[in-house]
Amino acid sequence: MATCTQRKMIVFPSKNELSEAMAEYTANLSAKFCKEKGLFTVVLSGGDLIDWLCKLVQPPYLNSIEWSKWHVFWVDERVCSWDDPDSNYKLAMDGFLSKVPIPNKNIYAIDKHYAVDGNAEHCAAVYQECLENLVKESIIPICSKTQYPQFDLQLLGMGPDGHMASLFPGHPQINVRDKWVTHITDSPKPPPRRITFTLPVINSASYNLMAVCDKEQAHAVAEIMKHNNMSLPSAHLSAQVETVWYLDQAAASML
Ligand SMILES: O=C(O)[C@H](O)[C@@H](O)[C@H](O)[C@H](O)COP(=O)(O)O
Repeated sequence: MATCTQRKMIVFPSKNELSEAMAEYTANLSAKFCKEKGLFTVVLSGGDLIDWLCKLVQPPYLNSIEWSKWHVFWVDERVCSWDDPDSNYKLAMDGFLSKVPIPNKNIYAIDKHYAVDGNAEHCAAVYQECLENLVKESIIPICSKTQYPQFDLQLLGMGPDGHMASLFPGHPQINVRDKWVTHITDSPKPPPRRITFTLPVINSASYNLMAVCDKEQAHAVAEIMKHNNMSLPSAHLSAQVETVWYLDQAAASML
């Protein structure tokens, strides 16, 4: 897929500064979209990212963000119960969402019952149906350029193998274009069963922020930034308005 926007990269001295900047970036976009459209659609991933969102639940953001206008989604989710330690929903709830007044009805988790059944394909179809309904309700627009749903901001992380969401190198999900949400049953990162947005949906977002810390990711960061190694799924990340990579020193150490 062609890169729609230039990739911007900022290296921060530490995770703390990266966290600060991520909170400011998110808060600014929240203010912009709440003013323009009366709501803000935010897509979360799992992993360490949730820890780095800690600044958002502190002053000045805690009381200045219009939380009631947020609509929250997951770019990928593990197919397990909501209270399973593997659940990205649980991770975000415990570390972030339970601390801010976002209406429960605006938090779009994987279907509770189907997730327990463990049928990843069905969970993906049901999550896509949820998105389709929100398109009908005009909560999520369709991107006029790509014809896929267009979220305002996605906050993403990357694994040491260069995966983003649950799009893993050497796995076919990266090529899926006829769905908005697909599934995987043999994820190399446990747990094996997951659902994930497809690449065209990820790249239809207005803003994509990829946050990467630690030296385990340094090699993949260098492969993408220096060698444009397109076998790594994260190398395909783009956005309709802006794609930013926030790195700490360790993640940038091989650049
Ligand atoms: O469900 C997941 O596993 C995540 O959504 C995943 O895509 C994550 O963002 C990266 O693997 C980075 O994870 P870490 O921040 O834990 O390295």
